[in-house]
Amino acid sequence: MLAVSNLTKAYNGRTVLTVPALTLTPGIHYFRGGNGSGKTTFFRTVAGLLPFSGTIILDNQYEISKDPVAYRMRVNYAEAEPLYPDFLTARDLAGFVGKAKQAPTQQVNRLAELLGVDKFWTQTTGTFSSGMLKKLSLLLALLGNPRLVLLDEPLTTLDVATGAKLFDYIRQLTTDQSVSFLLTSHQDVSLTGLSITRVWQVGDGVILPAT
Ligand SMILES: Nc1ncnc2c1ncn2[C@@H]1O[C@H](COP(=O)(O)OP(=O)(O)OP(=O)(O)O)[C@@H](O)[C@H]1O
Repeated sequence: MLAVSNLTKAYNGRTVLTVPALTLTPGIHYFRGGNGSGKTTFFRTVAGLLPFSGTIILDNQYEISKDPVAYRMRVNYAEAEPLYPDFLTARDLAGFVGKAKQAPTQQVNRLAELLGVDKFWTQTTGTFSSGMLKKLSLLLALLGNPRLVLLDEPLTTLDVATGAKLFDYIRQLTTDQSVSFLLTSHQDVSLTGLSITRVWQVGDGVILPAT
């Protein structure tokens, strides 16, 4: 599903992540590691948000640098700590991202209802609690027809009832539509009830299969 090779990511000349070769099979992959180990850097790089050196190919077809538009249409990402321009509403952002991701008709409304974002649909994000921001970011990451969705700390600040709905929906997407997911969490990932395809350990600037 995702093939990473010769990846090096540096900030201001300091290399924080080196991934010589990593192949992720379809399914749900859990990346764990301590603070500052490189999980968010890896996710943001795979999401196409950070410059890096190396190659990332989705589904043997879409190379992140050569086919950036086709790649990004298929890879969605929810930040660990989402931040949006504070004058925009949930409806503004969902409308904008839904259009960019060519979201099917009614998908935005269905997801807003599922995640409870409909309850603060026309409120500006500057007035949101951290859980409301999290719900909105998860909604945005599920729009369109992604092949791969990266969820950085989806459990943080999310209420238990919404978490259960989210993880049911993820289970449905993986089984019915073969969508793959990459997750990070400092919390017990078994709380999601998802069957994890593979666990990866991020540390010392490298990513290795967890033992
Ligand atoms: N914008 C940045 N500029 C410079 N260094 C950065 C930047 N972002 C992250 N780093 C560094 O990269 C390394 C990895 O950070 P990253 O945010 O990827 O870790 P993480 O595993 O997601 O941590 P956490 O679990 O605390 O969220 C850290 O040493 C951090 O200081």
